[in-house]
Amino acid sequence: MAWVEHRHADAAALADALAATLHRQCERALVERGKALLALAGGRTPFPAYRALAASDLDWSRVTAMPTDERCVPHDHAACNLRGLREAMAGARGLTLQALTTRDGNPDASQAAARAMLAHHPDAFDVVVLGMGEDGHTASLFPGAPQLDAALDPARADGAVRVDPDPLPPEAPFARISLTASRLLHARCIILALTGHAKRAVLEQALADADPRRHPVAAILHAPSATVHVHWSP
Ligand SMILES: O=C1O[C@H](COP(=O)(O)O)[C@@H](O)[C@H](O)[C@H]1O
Repeated sequence: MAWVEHRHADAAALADALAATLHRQCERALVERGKALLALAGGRTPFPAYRALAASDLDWSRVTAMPTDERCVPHDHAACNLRGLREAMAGARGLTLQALTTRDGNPDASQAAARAMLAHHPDAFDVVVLGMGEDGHTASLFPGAPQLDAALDPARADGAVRVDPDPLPPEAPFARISLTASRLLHARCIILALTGHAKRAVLEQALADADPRRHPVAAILHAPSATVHVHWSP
């Protein structure tokens, strides 16, 4: 397990630091490989950073981004992570945003569509930005979901699974499509962004207990191959 802590005074400072890191990693990818591939958490925490990043100067036509996970809702639904990314990244002219779901959000069709899309993007992500819920979920790897073991299986090559959180989280009570743990870990830079003392306590538990069935984020934090940059603010 390797992780590096970045503590910030408040959520605004965290957003500034996250945007600067994303910008630096994209620039390096463009110089070294001529393109950049990003997986970006949904929810709420990282969106100020995405808005700041989108206002920065990059050759966005060579950047592709996708959500780390998606709620199985139509693309115009308020809970759709892709919709949030589209709005936050509107200033990034030329950016390609890939969906993990079909337009109508049908879960099984979306799983097939996500796998087909990922087959066209076999390269390592240049950056993965992850969030975490107070139940220890990251992306949409939820504790107790019937598909969790499959999503954590390091041997899986399909990259994405349908996940049915059980119980459904009240703030977004939908089936999900999540990148698998192995696809998330196929990355040059992994960032976990979280705010607040309640999530800090969950992070400490996941650092102390490597069982990802209790805290799925542990699958990332304890992955032998990964260095995880944890950005936290009160
Ligand atoms: O449902 C989700 O929640 C997590 C955490 O979101 P946050 O707003 O508490 O930061 C997010 O990382 C994930 O992408 C999203 O689908």
